Amino acid sequence: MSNNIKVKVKMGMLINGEWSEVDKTIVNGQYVRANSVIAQPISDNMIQSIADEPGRFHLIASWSCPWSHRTMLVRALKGLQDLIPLHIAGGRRVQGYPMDYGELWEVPGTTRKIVHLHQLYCVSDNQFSGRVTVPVLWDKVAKKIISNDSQNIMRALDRVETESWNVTRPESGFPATKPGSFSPEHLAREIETLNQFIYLHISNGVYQAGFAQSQAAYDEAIELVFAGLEKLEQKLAGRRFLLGQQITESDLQLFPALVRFDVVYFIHHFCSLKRLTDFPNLWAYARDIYSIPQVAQTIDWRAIQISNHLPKSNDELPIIRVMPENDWLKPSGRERIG
Ligand SMILES: N[C@@H](CCC(=O)N[C@@H](CS)C(=O)NCC(=O)O)C(=O)O
Repeated sequence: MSNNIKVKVKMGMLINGEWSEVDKTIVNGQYVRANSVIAQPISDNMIQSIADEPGRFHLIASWSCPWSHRTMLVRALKGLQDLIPLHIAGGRRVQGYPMDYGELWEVPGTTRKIVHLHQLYCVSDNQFSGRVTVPVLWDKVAKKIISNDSQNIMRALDRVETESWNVTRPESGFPATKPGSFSPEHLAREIETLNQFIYLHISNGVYQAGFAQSQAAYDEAIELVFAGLEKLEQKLAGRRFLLGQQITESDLQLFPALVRFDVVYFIHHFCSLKRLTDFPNLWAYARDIYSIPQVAQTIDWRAIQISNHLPKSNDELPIIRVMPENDWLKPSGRERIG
């Protein structure tokens, strides 16, 4: 196939600090996710400062975004809400994500008021080139984006040491008693392998299906997604969480995709061979994680649903398609699994 670039979902990006409507995400019919640009691991000093200087670091995230959701989960489960304020990017996309639903939003640590997320990237670096994505960890003292990589942000938040661990249900498999407990040293290799599997088959796979511009690219993506779900379904037959009795980073990377599967990926990304509720183990596992009180606080169902229905102009009203309701509150019964 020639270099035939056809773009269905135009996203736009920054080039040398200027917003441009070019879209470089589709290559030969296939969606190619750009790597995070500000992706160096967050230093130990910085992690220490998160604990020592409440309110210095701000998390900018979107309710609809699964990558943001991962970081919101760690923030909530670790009880870091008072240390790291949360700001929501969301609303109708005009030049990418708006901040605060298109209202003027003051950049923490400055008097600058902005409308678009890309303006925050330019406050950080006025020559920034790359995709303008959420989540973002913002340092109001340095007036810089510390990271726009969800995995690095998750890891940094997991390692923050505070005295106020927010453990309300230790029996929930939620081991937040020590820094780094979502990726314990002895499981590091398995977590890395599993994270890559989840990314390839599920978290990124669903985007490859949804954004595919050719039958071949779509077929390949669907195969990846459902082979991945089947494998995870089997894995969860004999164990409560992906790596045993304790929730790890891998569970927190998978969960946001499961939350969105039936209401977003099944309908809008054409991942319609099966629903989440057709996988008994995965569905019960997702409800088990959902039953931890802090987890439900990280989900805004309406924002997740509406994000794919946002109209192009202010005068149109979105028409929201409905699905049979999934009963997320039904007890999972998985505490008994060893
Ligand atoms: N590598 C990033 C990916 C984040 C990402 O793709 N976020 C989406 C929202 S769900 C986004 O901001 N997309 C805008 C774009 O690509 O222009 C991460 O893991 O943090």
